[in-house]
Amino acid sequence: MRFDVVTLFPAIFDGYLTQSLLDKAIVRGLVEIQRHNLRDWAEDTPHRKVDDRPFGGGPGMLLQVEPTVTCVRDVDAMCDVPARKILLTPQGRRLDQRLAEDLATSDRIMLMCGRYEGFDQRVLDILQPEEISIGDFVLNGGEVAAMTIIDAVVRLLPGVLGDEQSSLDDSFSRGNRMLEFPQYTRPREFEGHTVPDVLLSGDHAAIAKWRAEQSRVKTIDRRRDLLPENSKPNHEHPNQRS
Ligand SMILES: Nc1cc(-c2ccc3ccn(Cc4ccc(CN5CCCCC5)cc4)c3c2)n[nH]1
Repeated sequence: MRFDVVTLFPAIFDGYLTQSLLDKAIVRGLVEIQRHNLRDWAEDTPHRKVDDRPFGGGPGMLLQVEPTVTCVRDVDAMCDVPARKILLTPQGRRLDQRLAEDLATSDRIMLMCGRYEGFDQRVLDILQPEEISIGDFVLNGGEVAAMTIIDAVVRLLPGVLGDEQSSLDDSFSRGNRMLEFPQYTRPREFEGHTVPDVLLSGDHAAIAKWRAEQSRVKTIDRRRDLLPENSKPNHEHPNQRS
C-alpha cells in the first residue's frame, strides 16, 4: 500500500516514520509513505503563500483552492494507481475499526492534511474527498489524524504484524466488539499484587473461560454500547463510500 500525505509540515512525520513497526513495514516493501509539501505548489514565490483570509470575515486563515487542487492532481498523477482521497476534518465520518479495515483494502490512499481553519470549500466540491474525523475534538491540523489513520491501517496489512501479534483478536477487529481481558507477565508478584491463579494453571479451557468472562464484565461496565444487543450502524457521512 502507498500513502501520499499532503501537508504544510512534512517534518512532523519524521520521527513517526522511523518507529519500528512502520520502519520495518517500509523496509519490507509492505507500505510506502510519500510526503508532499503543499507550499511547493504556492503560486507566488518567494513568499510561497497558500493561505488567505476567509471571504465574509471570520477568524483565522483558509488554505486556498488553487494550490491545493493543483497539488492533489499532481500528486495523484505521480503514480498509475489512482489514490483514494481522504481529507482530515473534525466534521468527517468518525474513524473506527470497521473503517480502518476498509481503508486497509485500498492500494493507495492520499491523506490531505489541512491547517489554520481548514480548506476553501471548493477543494471539497471539486475533489470530492472522503472526509474522516478521528474524534469529536479539534486538533491544530490534519497531521496527527493522518498518522492515526496510517497507524490503524498499517497494522492490518498482511505480514506487518507477525502471527504472534495478530490484529485479528483486537478489541474491535473483524466485528469483535468486546474490550480486552486483563493481561499479566512476569514477575508473578509485585508489591503484593499477584497474577490470577487460573493463568498459571495451564488449563487452557479454564483460561479461555476466565478471559471471556473478564472481557464481558469489563465491556458491560465500560462500553455497554459495544454489546451485540446494543449495537447500531455507524452512520456514514453523506460523501462516504459504503
Ligand atoms: N478529528 C479531528 C480532525 C481535526 C482537524 C483536521 C484537519 C484540520 C485542519 C485545520 N484544523 C484545525 C481547525 C479545524 C476546524 C476549526 C473550526 N472552524 C470553525 C469556523 C469555521 C471553520 C472551521 C478550527 C480549527 C484541523 C483539525 N481535528 N479533530
